[in-house]
Amino acid sequence: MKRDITETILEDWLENVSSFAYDGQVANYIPALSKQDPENLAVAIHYINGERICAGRSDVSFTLQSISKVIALALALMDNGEDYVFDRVGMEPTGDPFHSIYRLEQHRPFKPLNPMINAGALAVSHMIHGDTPEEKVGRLLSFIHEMTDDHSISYNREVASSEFETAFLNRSLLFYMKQHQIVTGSVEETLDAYTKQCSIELNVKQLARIGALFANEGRDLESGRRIIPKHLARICKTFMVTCGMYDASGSFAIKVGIPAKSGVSGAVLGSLNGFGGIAVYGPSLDEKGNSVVGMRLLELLSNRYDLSIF
Ligand SMILES: NC(=O)CC[C@H](N)C(=O)O
Repeated sequence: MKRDITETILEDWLENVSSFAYDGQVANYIPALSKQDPENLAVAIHYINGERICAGRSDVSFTLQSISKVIALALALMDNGEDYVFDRVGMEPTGDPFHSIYRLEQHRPFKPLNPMINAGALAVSHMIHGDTPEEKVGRLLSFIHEMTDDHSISYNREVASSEFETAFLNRSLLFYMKQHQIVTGSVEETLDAYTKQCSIELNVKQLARIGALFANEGRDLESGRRIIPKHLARICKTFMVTCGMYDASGSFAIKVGIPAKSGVSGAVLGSLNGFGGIAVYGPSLDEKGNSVVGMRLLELLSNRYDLSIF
């Protein structure tokens, strides 16, 4: 039974996979991320009935990085509607690394292939309503405050400016998309909003609650109040399955089968309908940019407790 996962089991299993803490490498292309401690391992499960269990360093905060792409997508869809968003960003997985520029040239009519690769996520970030980067990020933070019922969540300024100063590839993607009118206005401002969005900081407990809200079809866990329309929550979870783990999404679907999104900070967010949210953190990444410990732990949990949706 899925609910048989206890805190003691989580602790044991995290301990088991902790030997992989130094397999892989902590991201360093964003200089501030290289300061993360590979031994900061944590996991939390938030069930849709509101119960929560966690293990490891569950109070340690990390930045969302690419996990923010799912949350930003939900907000952009709520702001603009499906037609507007999907006229500008596609729905197909690429099989390429998340920062690849390669497919942008190939796809006709011109648009980034999906909202989980950087090109698509930059376009989505641009679509969030707000006249300034501060306003867009402020609205995204308010949305996260609503989802987590925690108003203390903010973004990490050091990580945001570290990425902003070094994001030459993301700037290139934006200029390319500006040429094709997918984005308009100031590239620097869109990048500013995007890097702040990626630097939103939380811990596994807060993140697991977001997963549980998606699993609860977009309704608040306690009050039942709708925060994300059901069909939009479903779209987000579908993208998690098809594109959430970058170009490892296919093997992850086969081995784990949990709709999930990872970020280069080493965090992974999972969301299972009728079950809840799972968040894992372990900064060492494999060659595709997914948390080594996170992948192992999710695979173990999924196989042992039959969590795959397939
Ligand atoms: N895969 C990721 O987590 C990438 C996010 C990161 N902020 C970037 O744009 O490069």
